Amino acid sequence: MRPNSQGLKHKSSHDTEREFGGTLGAICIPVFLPLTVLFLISVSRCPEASVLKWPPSLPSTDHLWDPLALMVLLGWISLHALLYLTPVGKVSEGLVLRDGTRLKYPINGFHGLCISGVLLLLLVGLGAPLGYLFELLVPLAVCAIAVSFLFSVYLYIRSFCAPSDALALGGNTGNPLYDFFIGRELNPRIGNFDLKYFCELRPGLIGWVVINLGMLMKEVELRGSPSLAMILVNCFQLLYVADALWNEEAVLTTMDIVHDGFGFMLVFGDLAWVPFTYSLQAAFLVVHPQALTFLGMAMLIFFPLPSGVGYYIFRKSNSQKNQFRRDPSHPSVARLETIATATGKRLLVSGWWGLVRHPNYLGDLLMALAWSLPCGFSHLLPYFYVIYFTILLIHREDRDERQCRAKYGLAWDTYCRRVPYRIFPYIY
Ligand SMILES: NC(=O)C1=CN([C@@H]2O[C@H](COP(=O)(O)OP(=O)(O)OC[C@H]3O[C@@H](n4cnc5c(N)ncnc54)[C@H](OP(=O)(O)O)[C@@H]3O)[C@@H](O)[C@H]2O)C=CC1
Ligand SMILES: CC(C)=CCC[C@@H](C)[C@H]1CC=C2C3=C(CC[C@@]21C)[C@@]1(C)CC[C@H](O)C(C)(C)[C@@H]1CC3
Repeated sequence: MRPNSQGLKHKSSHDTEREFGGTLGAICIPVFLPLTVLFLISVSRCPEASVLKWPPSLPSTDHLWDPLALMVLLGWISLHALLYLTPVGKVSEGLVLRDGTRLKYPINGFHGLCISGVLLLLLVGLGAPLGYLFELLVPLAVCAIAVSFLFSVYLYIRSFCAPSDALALGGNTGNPLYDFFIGRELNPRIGNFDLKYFCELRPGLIGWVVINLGMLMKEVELRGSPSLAMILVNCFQLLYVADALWNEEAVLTTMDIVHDGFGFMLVFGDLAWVPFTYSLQAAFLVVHPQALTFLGMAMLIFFPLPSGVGYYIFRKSNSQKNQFRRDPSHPSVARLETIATATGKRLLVSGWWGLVRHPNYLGDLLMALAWSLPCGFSHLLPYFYVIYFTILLIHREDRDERQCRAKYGLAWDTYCRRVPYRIFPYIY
């Protein structure tokens, strides 16, 4: 054990527990998840197919590759890299690193969203067939998967030139497969360009709303106007993405930025998984129009409720923790009850973080459920997101719990006794 600049003790990277099933997970996940993306897209566009069909349908090989898809993808990533470098908006500091320094990050993601929105509207105005994204979805996903693999190899190789303080604590086990998967370097940068922060919020997240819009345009091409279900799915998911970019600074205190290395899992998650699986509801609606039955209408009326409540809990709790970690004396958090930890940091035990130990996950899950409801109950596919997300967040909560127990020891146990439920009050 060696003390860091704040006097805290960290385990050396080589002793850290392996996550995601260790080496086996690191071999299976990069094979299985890209196939899952392609499988889900093909299910979403097959009118009769059932998710439970065996053998599963995968796109035929002649539909996998289209040079236009590669051009669109690289053009999109380059546009966002340029927008990232544009000197607009403020520059914010991340949390203190192990060497005592803080990195600087541009807070201009929302500008990026607005500018790409204007560019897209111009393109549509000029007659660009945005609905063609529906046909291009599979080759685009294939290119995003290929780019994720290549980029992760680059990140793995360059991590050997990084100083040891710049390595993530969990990603330096010496097992090449596992380290490639989990990520060795914490904040890989080219000059001031932070690769992890860039990928987390820009090309994939904004790409998701563009794909949604493409699906809406495809519906217009096919049926003359967009359906209510499609409009609702587009609006709420756009709100989620716009919110993430409006509150971009808050991402600097999330687990991914503070703790996790940048390896295949996050690269693939950011560039391929988010845009192509989070847009499945919109893709599904293109081929499975929802007739407005009585139940459907009741759902659509009910729809904004879990969505709005979920959004409120998600936003308020994330902002409260972010504000508290940045400035505990700020009037909005100064009066909340806290407990001290041996590290000098305090833990909130009242307010949102006194309700359950992860109120932000609770809000996010409520929103996820709400997004599926407009797609009806005829098919399991629109519910894929909420099922996957529940598993992801329960697993993530468990990882965070272990990290917090290692960081805060007895104080964390006290917190758990004061706030016994993890995500769902009185249930879990
Ligand atoms: N849409 C998607 O696909 C996904 C969305 N998300 C969302 O991202 C958001 C961020 O999630 P994530 O990064 O997982 O985790 P959190 O933002 O919840 O961060 C967890 C950290 O918060 C700090 N913390 C925990 N409890 C307390 C407390 N009582 N008082 C003060 N600080 C506390 C600890 O860090 P420390 O004490 O070191 O500051 C802990 O490690 C969530 O809203 C989640 O729903 C996440 C994953 C996927
Ligand atoms: C199955 C697989 C490959 C999982 C990788 C996990 C990633 C998909 C997610 C890990 C954390 C994420 C976050 C967001 C998107 C999904 C990933 C990358 C996020 C950017 C979504 C918008 C939110 O407002 C957020 C900024 C809080 C959030 C941060 C975490």
